[in-house]
Amino acid sequence: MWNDLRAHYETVKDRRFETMVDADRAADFSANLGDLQFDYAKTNIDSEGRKALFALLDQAGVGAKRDAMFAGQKINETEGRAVLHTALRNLDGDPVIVDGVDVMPDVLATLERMDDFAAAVRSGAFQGQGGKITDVVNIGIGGSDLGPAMGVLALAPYHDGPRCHFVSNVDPADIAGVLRGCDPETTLVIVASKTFTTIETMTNARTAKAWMGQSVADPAAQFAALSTSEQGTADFGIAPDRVFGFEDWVGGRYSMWGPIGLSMMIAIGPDAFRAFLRGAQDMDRHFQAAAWHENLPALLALVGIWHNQICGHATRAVLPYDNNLSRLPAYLQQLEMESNGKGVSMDGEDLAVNSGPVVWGEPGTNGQHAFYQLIHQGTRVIPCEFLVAARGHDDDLHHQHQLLVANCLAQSEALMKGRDLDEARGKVADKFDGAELERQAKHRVFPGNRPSVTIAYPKLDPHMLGQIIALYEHRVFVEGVVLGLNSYDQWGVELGKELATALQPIIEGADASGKDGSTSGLVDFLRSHGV
Ligand SMILES: O=P(O)(O)OC[C@H]1O[C@](O)(CO)[C@@H](O)[C@@H]1O
Repeated sequence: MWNDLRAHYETVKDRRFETMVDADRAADFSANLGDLQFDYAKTNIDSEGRKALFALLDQAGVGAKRDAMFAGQKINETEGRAVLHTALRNLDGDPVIVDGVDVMPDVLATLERMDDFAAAVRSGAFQGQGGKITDVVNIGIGGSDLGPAMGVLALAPYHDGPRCHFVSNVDPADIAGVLRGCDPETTLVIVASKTFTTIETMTNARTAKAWMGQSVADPAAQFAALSTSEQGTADFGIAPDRVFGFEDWVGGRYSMWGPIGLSMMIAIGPDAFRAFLRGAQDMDRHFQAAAWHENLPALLALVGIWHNQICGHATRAVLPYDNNLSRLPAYLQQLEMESNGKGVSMDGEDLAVNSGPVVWGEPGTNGQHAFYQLIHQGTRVIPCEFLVAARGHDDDLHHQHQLLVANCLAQSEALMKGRDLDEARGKVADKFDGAELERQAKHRVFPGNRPSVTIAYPKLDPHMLGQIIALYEHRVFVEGVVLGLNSYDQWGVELGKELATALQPIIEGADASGKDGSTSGLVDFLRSHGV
């Protein structure tokens, strides 16, 4: 199957796909869920290639594995866990059974507790020791940070609760900078950690508690916790009524829909948060029911597989022409690279194909004035993923939004069409001639034939954000199943954690002689400068 696809790629790779992009192809190579539109016409995937890609889905058993995931089966085989972030947005409460027990009553009860607490913080019914909460500081890292941080920024136009800050890095500069701007008497600290053992988070949480303890009589009273660890949160001194628990079947990078989303709920309010969940639930249903040629997560995954595993393009740029999505690339880096950045199959064999791609990006139009040079004229092809809204949130500045949209569409057009040597000559023929004209023209050639996809929607509201994030989650699932790996463990983060623990005493002064020459040399250098 992979070989068939590679062979097919050889037959299409030099074809100028701009010649294929007529209205029929645009209609055929696009799909939608309501008013969320996905266009993949500007790629060199043709009908035959697409058919072969659909065959990959069937060969890998994506449909059956999808159903197993939604049904609560333990598809995270290396950790023996179900994968049920979808239960967190199953607002209608249809039963989801894990180990013979319906998890939905607990999920919905926790959501209601979150609603009540968020409403109390927003209204002032829950107070700090100096009065109404003005600032919320979420302390967490990875999935306990990136989701809510991305979401709060994405929904900034809907933010009508207290200010929200996110502290993740163990670098003291992070927490010191945030706490400097907060009043301990009116700040709520949320410690977000699935395990409640993550060293960065626990270190920052202790720092925050000490900071608060200098000003208020009962610092723990202004702390809440989001965790699977009842013991850990109790040991930290946080009262059970401010602990919001979840189960081990919620992966860290898939957790913003439940308690880990509390800061977001406090920012935008329970109703808007539920609209966000509803958007995700709509995407879940679409993913479960739509045929492959209409199924947005499947299509997005297959286009990615085509570009990475078949064409060999190792990275993908995510380019939101929506400034409020400026943390989306960072969020997707964890979602996609921690999920599908693996070299071993579910069965413990070496992976037969490349793992998932490097994901990176920045919002447009900023990126245009930074790295797009390489995207247009560099020697490597970088498939691009544009996101664009028809409307922004500032109607009086709509003409400015139109300029943003024009830039977005111009970029995908430029990547596809490029500019040949003749046209490039025409651009400078009035300034140069002879050999200099040839030289100057060559610099102005754009190879074109560079693929991109576009995700377009009316406006980035909570419901739409929910749809988009769930779309990306399911894309990861499909890609993981097709590649034959486990998207839901993350053993690759462990070694560095172990070595950091072992190095800490050395940094604090213990003997470094057992370390390799480079590491002990760096320890010596840093010691000589006061580490
Ligand atoms: O929520 P926790 O348990 O503090 O973990 C934080 C992050 O650390 C990781 O385990 C990786 O180090 C992520 O998967 C997770 O999102």
